[in-house]
Amino acid sequence: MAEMFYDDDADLSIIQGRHVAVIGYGSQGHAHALSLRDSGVDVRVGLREGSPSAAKAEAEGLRVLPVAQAVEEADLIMILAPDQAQRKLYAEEIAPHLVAGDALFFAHGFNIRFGYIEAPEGVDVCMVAPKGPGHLVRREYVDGRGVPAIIAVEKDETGNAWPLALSYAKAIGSLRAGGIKTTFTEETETDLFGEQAVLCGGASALIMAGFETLTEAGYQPEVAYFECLHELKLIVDLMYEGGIAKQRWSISDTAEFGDYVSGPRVIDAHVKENMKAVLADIQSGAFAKRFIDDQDAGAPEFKRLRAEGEAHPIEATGRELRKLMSWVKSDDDYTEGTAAR
Ligand SMILES: NC(=O)C1=CN([C@@H]2O[C@H](COP(=O)(O)OP(=O)(O)OC[C@H]3O[C@@H](n4cnc5c(N)ncnc54)[C@H](OP(=O)(O)O)[C@@H]3O)[C@@H](O)[C@H]2O)C=CC1
Ligand SMILES: CC[C@](O)(C(C)=O)C(=O)O
Ligand SMILES: [Mg+2]
Ligand SMILES: [Mg+2]
Repeated sequence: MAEMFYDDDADLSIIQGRHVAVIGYGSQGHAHALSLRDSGVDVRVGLREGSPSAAKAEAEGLRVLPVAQAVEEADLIMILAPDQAQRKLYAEEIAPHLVAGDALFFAHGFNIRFGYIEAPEGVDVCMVAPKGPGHLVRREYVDGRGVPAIIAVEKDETGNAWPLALSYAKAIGSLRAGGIKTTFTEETETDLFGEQAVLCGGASALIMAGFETLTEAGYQPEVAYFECLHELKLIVDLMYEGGIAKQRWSISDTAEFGDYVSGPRVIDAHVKENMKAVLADIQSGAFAKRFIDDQDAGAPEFKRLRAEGEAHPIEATGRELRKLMSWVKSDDDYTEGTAAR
């Protein structure tokens, strides 16, 4: 049984007594920095020279400093730059300014698990990994709710790392929903597997295959979009509220019978074999090496795949249909059609 933690299990005053540097002000960075600030924590944001994120952080009243200076001032450093940037950033701007008693925090264990970052003696290494996108982490906090997090301590040099990690998780609202004790290895491997096989890779591929099957058979792309993408959110909302069973309760008996007989025809034994191969590549470090090698070479594979994804016909169809649904809009700074910039 997982060890679970809620608001009453954490002491907010611990994090309120620390000086926090949030490095990066993107999806997770803005959510952590703003919610820590709103929870009464002393927080500054560390950004590189000329960072376009600086104006956004400053507009929220946050103090922005060069990364090295933010680390020097702080005694808890949360690294929320992209995983592929962390190794260099850590070596050049963070490590030289760490002192014994500091704590190094992550929202994902990638760089520790695959050995790209090694913390010095005397420095605690912790993780608070929200199980959701950063923009939702902030939105839920503001609405008085929270996104659950999984929490780990890799190195407890001070003897106080665990209550500190719990206190941090409480300050970003995660313990309103629940925190689970984990390890850097479990978080890294399950997070990569989830996003590749199910949440992002699996779901995107399933949607595109469904859309292609219908449009190639001559059905209208708009109908295929509603059927394979738009309605998926409504179906997943029911699963979120009451599991797969609630979804099956709400849909027609026809749909429920089709779920049982055709679901396993689509997601058959081969799919599970493929999932096992994906997991093996994660566990062996092969995926991490492919990602980092590509990034180090200027990300040619990543950029090509991103451009191909954005050019898929489902995106153009969806853009037009969403214009007619005024309530389907994002309240963050995402602009449609700019992902493959
Ligand atoms: N995205 C998510 O929802 C989730 C992310 N995580 C983890 O959180 C961490 C952060 O991810 P995410 O929020 O997606 O990151 P983002 O890609 O959103 O981070 C962008 C921010 O990092 C800064 N940045 C980019 N490159 C550098 C660099 N070389 N040096 C310094 N700053 C840089 C950017 O500043 P600039 O303006 O200068 O470009 C910007 O402020 C990762 O470990 C990720 O795995 C965990 C759970 C969910
Ligand atoms: C599902 C993708 C994620 O793991 C997340 C939002 O939790 C990420 O790395 O962004
Ligand atoms: Mg995740
Ligand atoms: Mg992830």
